[in-house]
Amino acid sequence: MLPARPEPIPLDPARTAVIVIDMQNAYASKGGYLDLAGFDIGGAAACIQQIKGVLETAREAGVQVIYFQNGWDDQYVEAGGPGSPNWWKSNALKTMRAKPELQGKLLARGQWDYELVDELAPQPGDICLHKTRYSGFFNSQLDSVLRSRNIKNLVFVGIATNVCVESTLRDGFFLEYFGTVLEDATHQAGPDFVQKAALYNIETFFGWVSTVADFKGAFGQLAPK
Ligand SMILES: NC(=O)N/C=C\C(=O)O
Repeated sequence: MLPARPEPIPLDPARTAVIVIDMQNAYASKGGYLDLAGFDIGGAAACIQQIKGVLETAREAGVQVIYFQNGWDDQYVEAGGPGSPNWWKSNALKTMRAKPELQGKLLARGQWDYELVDELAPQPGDICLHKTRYSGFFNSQLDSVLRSRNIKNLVFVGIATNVCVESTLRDGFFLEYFGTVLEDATHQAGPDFVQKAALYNIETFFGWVSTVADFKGAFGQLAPK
């Protein structure tokens, strides 16, 4: 049983996955996309350490770990052109249009910006998926990966709470997945109030909110598999 708001949620480790959203240099490192676009990434370093602890506990308890990386091919074909709202709304694409010297660097596969941060390197048995839009369920293998493993419960960590974490958790809700976010293993893109708003939305409408300590308390008691 995982203590959570608005109520504790029962999580069977065999039917649970930890979803690590976009812990790439783009979102968590100085000189990465969010930083260059003017977002405060001050909370990212703590978030990395918290996620590290969550993943150690998860792996020991036999909980599947699934990483996402967000971005596109190096020509940005997957990002879409002016016919796509992504072309208009993506702050990475907008930053590169404003600063042409960054063209080809942000969120492009093969570039440092796209890589996961060194501290959170995937381990054998982890699953790594790619996505081209904010939701991890859109045009990705996530749903089939989960269904083929009989996984029903998703525990979210990563950046950004109010964009890709919330988008993926919301889409999961519509697909009948139970989503929980560990609030202190996430960080927002934008002012503090968007973190609070995202957590309020999740707790009230789409899922559950818990903490790293409670996750470790619940899953740390389980014998290693
Ligand atoms: N990973 C995310 O939440 N991304 C947020 C913004 C972006 O990718 O532009």
